[in-house]
Amino acid sequence: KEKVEITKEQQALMKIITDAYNRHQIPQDVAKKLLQDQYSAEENFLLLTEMATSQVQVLVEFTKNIPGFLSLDREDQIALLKGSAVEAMFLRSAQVFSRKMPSGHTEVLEERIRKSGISEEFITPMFNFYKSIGELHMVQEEQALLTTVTILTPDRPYVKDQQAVERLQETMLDVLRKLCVLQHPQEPQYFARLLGRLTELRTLSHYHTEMLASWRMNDHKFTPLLCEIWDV
Ligand SMILES: O=C(c1ccccc1)c1ccc(-c2nc3ccccc3n2[C@H](C(=O)NC2CCCCC2)C2CCCCC2)cc1
Repeated sequence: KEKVEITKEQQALMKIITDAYNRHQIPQDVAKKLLQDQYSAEENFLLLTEMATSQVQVLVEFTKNIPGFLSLDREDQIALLKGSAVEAMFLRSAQVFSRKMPSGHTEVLEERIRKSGISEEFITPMFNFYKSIGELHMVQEEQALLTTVTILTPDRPYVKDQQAVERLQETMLDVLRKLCVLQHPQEPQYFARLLGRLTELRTLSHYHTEMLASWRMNDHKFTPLLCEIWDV
């Protein structure tokens, strides 16, 4: 049985990324807000655009802490952020949804999201994704590295130097693979399952423009940043 060992450098890399991931969190907790009150579709949409706008801002700050990211071509950095923002938002939403909450709270949260204004056809795939992320019981290092791997996807539109991004992503994948083996010794397929979620995430994010357009209300207003990122 091969001995898996995380090197000193990989340990340091993981600490930088995890600390940055935890530091760059949205200040206001959307789950708490949703558990407090029931909102109209309009209010929910406004809440979503506020949360998503600040999440994009913290995502930009987070990527500055990914070793090597700032050495990439400037335009490629933008292409990677633009290409991963919706996926990062769904990944963060899944982590918020899967957080341990007092009994009954998750059910209330699920109900509020189901009734938030998002159209029926997207509810099932979205919750299937949230639940499949929850079942993984990721530790925070795995969550931070999974988001980093998502950001460092070489085949995003308009990325020029894909090899440079691939090299960075491989560095992160190697640490994540070892971490999975060490954290889940009884589940040799855990790393493969984790990467399988990224495929599900890409599929879910593929519908993001339809999901936004189909919110049960007219006149969807977006912030300038979201117009940039969400292509709306
Ligand atoms: O349809 C959606 C969409 C949005 C953008 C692009 C494409 C699709 C779309 C996208 C996320 C969620 C979504 N799933 C959630 C799971 C748990 C908790 C909240 C969640 N949310 C929304 C939310 O605020 N997400 C935050 C979470 C932190 C990071 C930034 C985003 C609220 C918004 C108020 C109403 C109820 C759901 C619900 C729906």
